[in-house]
Amino acid sequence: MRFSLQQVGRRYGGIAAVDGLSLDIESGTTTALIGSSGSGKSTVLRLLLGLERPDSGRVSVDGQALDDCDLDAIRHRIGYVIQDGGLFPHLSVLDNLALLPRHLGWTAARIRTRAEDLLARVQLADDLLHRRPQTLSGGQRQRVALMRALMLDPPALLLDEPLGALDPIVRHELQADLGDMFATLGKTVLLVTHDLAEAAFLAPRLMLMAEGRVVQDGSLDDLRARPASDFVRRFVAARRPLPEAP
Ligand SMILES: Nc1ncnc2c1ncn2[C@@H]1O[C@H](COP(=O)(O)OP(=O)(O)OP(=O)(O)O)[C@@H](O)[C@H]1O
Repeated sequence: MRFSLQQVGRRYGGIAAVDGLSLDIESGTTTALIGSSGSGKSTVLRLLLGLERPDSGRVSVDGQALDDCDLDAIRHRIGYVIQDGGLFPHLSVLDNLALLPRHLGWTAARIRTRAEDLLARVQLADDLLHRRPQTLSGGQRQRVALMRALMLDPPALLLDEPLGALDPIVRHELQADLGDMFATLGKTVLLVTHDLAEAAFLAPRLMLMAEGRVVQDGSLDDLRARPASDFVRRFVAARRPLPEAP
């Protein structure tokens, strides 16, 4: 699945969340969208899903303008995960996973089989299917959110800070699992994260955003060795190493 923004603008009141932005994401690639808070990363994902409409410019998926597409059909081909998972608290894990497939006419047996396959994929135990999301740990919830995003086996994943709320050990484990998943599933992945190390671990291509624009698009090496501006240099340098052991 290919995504493209051409000269896209989206304002909220006086603020340009996305400002004349152009970018292309090729099929089967993994790209990380990084940048400071408020730089427009989440808005890019929401534009690609048709959850926001651009004020100007063109958003297209597989070469077709989103305005001319059946948005439901597009959304069924994109797995979307947000920071807190967005699971419905009053539904069991299985019912959360079943919502969309049931709507599309899948049988209960097919839903169950797919859910069980995905449990193994995200390394969760079977008994979890009957629990409510609030009885799960943050890491388990995000694994379930990933399962939900994968239920229809979509060709693309848009992940908006999916690990942002997790403690460092769980985050570290899930980074490794996501890395395996991206490498084996062959999907088009666009991952939003604040964390440069996470971005570089998971994606060969980094797009650094500031004030609604991409200020640099390249590998970690490009950003480190050939920063396009002082902002890029400062963004890359803004990590504190642990103090030396005494
Ligand atoms: N629905 C909205 N109403 C008003 N302003 C909005 C809305 N959505 C986004 N914005 C503004 O647009 C700008 C970009 O927001 P966006 O959420 O895309 O940034 P971000 O890079 O994803 O930030 P963060 O990393 O904090 O999630 C911000 O200034 C934000 O306040």
